[in-house]
Amino acid sequence: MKKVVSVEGVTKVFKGKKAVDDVSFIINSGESVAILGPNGAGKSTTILMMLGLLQPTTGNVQLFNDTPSNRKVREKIGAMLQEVSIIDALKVKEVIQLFRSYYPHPLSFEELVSLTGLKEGDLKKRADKLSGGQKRRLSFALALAGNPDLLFLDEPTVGMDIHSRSSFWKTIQALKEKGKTIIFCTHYLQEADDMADRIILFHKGNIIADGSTVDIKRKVSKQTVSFLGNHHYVAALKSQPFVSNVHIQDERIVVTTDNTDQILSYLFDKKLNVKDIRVEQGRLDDVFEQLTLTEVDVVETINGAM
Ligand SMILES: Nc1ncnc2c1ncn2[C@@H]1O[C@H](COP(=O)(O)OP(=O)(O)OP(=O)(O)O)[C@@H](O)[C@H]1O
Repeated sequence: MKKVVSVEGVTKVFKGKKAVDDVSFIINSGESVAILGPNGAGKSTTILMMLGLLQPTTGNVQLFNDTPSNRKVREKIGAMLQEVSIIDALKVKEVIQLFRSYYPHPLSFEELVSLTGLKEGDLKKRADKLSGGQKRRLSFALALAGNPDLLFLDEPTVGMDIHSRSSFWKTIQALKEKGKTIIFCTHYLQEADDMADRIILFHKGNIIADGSTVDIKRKVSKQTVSFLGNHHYVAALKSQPFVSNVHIQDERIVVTTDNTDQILSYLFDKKLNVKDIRVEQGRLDDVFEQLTLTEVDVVETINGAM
């Protein structure tokens, strides 16, 4: 695996306060990584440092084994950031052509338009006259202009309608299949669940979890098997060593476990008369909630609920 991003012991201090506190990680070629965390966790600051747009207070960032500001490195990366600052006086078509001219091997104009779903009418508009959603498309086109190997997306789908969001992720999926490395931040956990092979979870400037999406969900969240059946089965199920809890919800028997396969074997071996079996492997929302809720937050939540 080729190392594409290396973040080593990076800290960023703003006005005496640590926004990012001694974080380290490596991202390899072809990975698709979601950087998640609550507001103010340090995600955007980390992305800006990876891009070389912010300098770390201490620590070191390398892209393709070089400094992010190196021209050869910049030619291989594309970024779609939260702030869309586009050269307003130019028409959309002109901005795209200008950006293409910065790169040695740009994507064709037609390909960029088709990948990002910009319409003929949008191309003739001045960039500052675009709607929020159209601006995101243009920003996406500019990120892809140089046919990058490494793509940074900071909350890319904010302001997009459902249709645009789904076609945006289809394009990203296609880029991923071509072997591109994708790093993105999102507050839509479903997007991370659908698109990321790996999750890096930030909280208060620190990384509190880093692993494959599947592992993170498996480790932290509850897995259940639920089914319709005689409620007398509950007692026997509770006594099994691989069962951590059993309860009844909406007439269904819900078994919480570390190993859903064992529950299924048990049901079939014992030939229990059950129907409509559903297996839930845990949701990223639960993981996020469990990992990012600190003691202080818990107190606030309890107080807020009273
Ligand atoms: N330029 C800056 N000057 C001062 N403080 C900053 C600056 N940029 C970020 N911060 C602070 O650093 C912390 C981390 O901010 P950052 O934008 O990286 O968080 P985030 O995880 O991206 O949050 P969000 O999900 O809200 O975008 C916050 O406390 C923020 O107020």
